[in-house]
Amino acid sequence: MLPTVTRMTVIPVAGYDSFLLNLSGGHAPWFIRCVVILEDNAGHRGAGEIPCSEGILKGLEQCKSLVVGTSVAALKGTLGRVHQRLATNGREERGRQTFDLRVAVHVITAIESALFDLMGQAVELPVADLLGRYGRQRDEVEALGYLFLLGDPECTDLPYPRPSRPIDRWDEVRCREALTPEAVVELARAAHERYGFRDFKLKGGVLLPEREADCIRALHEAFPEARLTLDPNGAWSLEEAIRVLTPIRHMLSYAEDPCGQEQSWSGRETMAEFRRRTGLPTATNMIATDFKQLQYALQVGAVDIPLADCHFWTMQGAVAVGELCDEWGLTWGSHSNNHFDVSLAMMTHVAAACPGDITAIDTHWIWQDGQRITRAPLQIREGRIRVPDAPGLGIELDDAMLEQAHQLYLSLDVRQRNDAMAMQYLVDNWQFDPKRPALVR
Ligand SMILES: O=C([O-])C(=O)C[C@H](O)[C@@H](O)C(=O)[O-]
Ligand SMILES: [Mg+2]
Repeated sequence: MLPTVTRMTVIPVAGYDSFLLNLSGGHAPWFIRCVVILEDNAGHRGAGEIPCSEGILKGLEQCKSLVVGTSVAALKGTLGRVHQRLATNGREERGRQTFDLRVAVHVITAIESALFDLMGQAVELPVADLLGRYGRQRDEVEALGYLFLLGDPECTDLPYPRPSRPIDRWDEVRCREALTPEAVVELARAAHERYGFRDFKLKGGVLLPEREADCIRALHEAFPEARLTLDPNGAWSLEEAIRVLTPIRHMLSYAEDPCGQEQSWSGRETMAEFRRRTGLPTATNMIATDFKQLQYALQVGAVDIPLADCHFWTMQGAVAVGELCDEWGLTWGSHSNNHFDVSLAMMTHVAAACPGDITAIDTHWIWQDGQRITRAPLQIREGRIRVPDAPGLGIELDDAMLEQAHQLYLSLDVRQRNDAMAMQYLVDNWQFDPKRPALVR
C-alpha cells in the first residue's frame, strides 16, 4: 500500500535578485516564491515551488483539505479535484506583463510536484521516470545562458546584492550595470566560464530594438557557434520586428515573442505574419500559454517552439506539450522566472521526460546561484544539468535555509512582483507600457 498524505505546509519565501531589466521594468532586489511541502505517513516529504502572490497563497489554502488524507497513489484524482475546486474561482487571464498573473495553474503545479516527489520516493523512481508516456528520455538537460540588460544599482538606495566576496567574474558582473553590447558579451563570457553554456538568450524590450540587435551581433561575434535568441516580450510592432531582425536572421536560432498584440491584430496573427515574412522560427511564452491558445497558435502558423514552463502548464501538461511537439514536428522549450532550487529540479525532470529534439531550457538560476533552500542544488556544468538518480525530485529541503528565506519574505512588505518600483529610480514616474521598451521613454 502506498502512503497517505498527512500534512500540507505552504511557505512563502524570498531571495535576492540583481537589477534585471525587461519590458515590465526592473527587477526589485528581491523575488518571492511559494514552497509547498507534503508529508506522508511513510515519513517522506515532497516539495513543489511556484511563483508567489496573495491569490496563489489563497488558492493553496482553498485546496488543503482536498490533498491531506489522500493516498499518494491516487494523485491524479486528487489533482482533478484541486482543478475543479479552483475552476469555481472563474476564468483567469495571463495578462500583458512579462510574467504570468494566473493563480489556478500555479497552485495545481505546486501540489502536483509535491505529490510526484512523494510518489517517486514511494516507488523508488525519479520523477522524470514517472512523467509522460515513456518516462525519462535523457539523463542530462541542456540549459541556455539567460542574459539580461542590467540597471545600475548605484542609482538606487535599494539593497541589491553587492559582490562582497566574488568567487569569479560572474559574481562581479551580475551585480553591476550592463547596457551595452560589450557589457552583454562580458556577462556571457563570465556565465560561460562558470557554467559552460553553449547557447544564450538575451532578454530584450529594454533599449531601442536596433541597440538590442547590436547586442546579438556582439554575442554572435564572441560565440559564433552558439544558438542565440532575443526576447522583447512582444514589445515591438510587426514591422519593427521584421526590420530589426531580418538583417541578423542568420545569427538567431529563433525569435522569442518578437511582436505581439497590436491594433486590431492578435499576437498569434502578428507572430504568424512575422514567421512567414522572415522565415525565422518563433518561440513564445506569451501567445500560447494553454492548450486552447496553442491550438489557435498552430492553426495560424504562429509558433515553432512553445516554451511550456511547467509552473504554468503543470508538469504533466508541459510534458504533454513536449509529446505533441515531437509528434507534430515542433520543438519543445521551457520559459522560466526567478526561482530557487526546488524549481530547478522540477524543470529538469520535466525537460528530461520530453521526447525528441528539445531546445535548451531557460533558467534564471544563474542570477540566484549562491542562495538555496535545498541541501545540494542541481548543478549546471558544461551547460547541462544532470537528472538526479535519487527517487522523487532527488532533492532534500534544507529547513534552516528555508526558514531564512521565509523570514526574508516576512520582513519585506512585498506580496506581488512589481517591476515598476525599481524602474522609477531610472525614469521618473515610469509606468508599464506593453508596446514601449522599458528605457525608451
Ligand atoms: O521569457 C520570458 O518572457 C521571461 O523570462 C519572462 C520574465 O518575466 C522575464 O521577463 C523577467 O524575469 O524579467
Ligand atoms: Mg519569453
